Amino acid sequence: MAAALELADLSVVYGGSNEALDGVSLSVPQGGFVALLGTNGAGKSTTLKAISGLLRFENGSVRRGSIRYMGQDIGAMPSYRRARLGILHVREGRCVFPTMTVEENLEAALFARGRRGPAVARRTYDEIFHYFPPLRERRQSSAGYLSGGEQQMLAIGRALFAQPELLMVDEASLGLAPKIAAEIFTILRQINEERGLSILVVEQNVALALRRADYGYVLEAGRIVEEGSAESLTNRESLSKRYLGGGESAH
Ligand SMILES: Nc1ncnc2c1ncn2[C@@H]1O[C@H](COP(=O)(O)OP(=O)(O)OP(=O)(O)O)[C@@H](O)[C@H]1O
Repeated sequence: MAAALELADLSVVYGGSNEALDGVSLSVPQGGFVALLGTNGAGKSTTLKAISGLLRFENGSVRRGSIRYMGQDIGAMPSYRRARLGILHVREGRCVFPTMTVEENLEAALFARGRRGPAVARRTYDEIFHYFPPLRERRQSSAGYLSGGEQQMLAIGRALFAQPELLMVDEASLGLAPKIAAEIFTILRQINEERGLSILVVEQNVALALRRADYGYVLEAGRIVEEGSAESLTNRESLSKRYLGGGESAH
């Protein structure tokens, strides 16, 4: 399958010298579901910020390598233009507007694709509520009063409302009960299959992500150290020992 996104030899620094990524190469096929895995500080969020263009707001910059989306080099493009191309980034921490209602939060997403950008047919609320039924009952509630799981659903639903072509989700499971986190990953998979949407998730919960993704990359200290199909990674001994609770240390 052709690549929607391709990173080649990407190196990123913060503040001019603090290296966070060192030669990262990865690709997300069109309609693929890819997981970027690793522990705290490995560089996962930095990778997503480099792709969406948010790096420059944190004094980060690409030192080497390229970021191509649908064959086009987007590395120098401002973040709003990347969003207009359909690259939407759900940042870590359930970023919703707490004083706005669920519906108002969804509407806010339309700005991401730009009023003067390519004509984007609006998603209806019903399309979003189809994937996230709890939001339907809370549609007039302030987002600040939603549960953690509902806020994460709203953050993802809002990105979906803007008709993304590549959806990137940073740590969807963070701070959520295992059952809710699993539910969110099931929904992401459903969206991927039904909409043909390309998805790149960043996740510390390796087992959870590999249950739903097609392919995974493992990042350590800014470098990709393992990659493979979700099935092969799940069965790989090196990974099982470090991330999946297998191996001698788990006994
Ligand atoms: N805004 C920033 N300014 C300076 N250094 C940063 C900044 N953001 C991240 N870093 C550094 O870059 C490295 C990678 O961080 P990053 O947040 O990408 O890791 P991560 O894998 O997403 O971890 P986490 O799960 O904790 O978010 C770390 O050493 C971190 O301290």
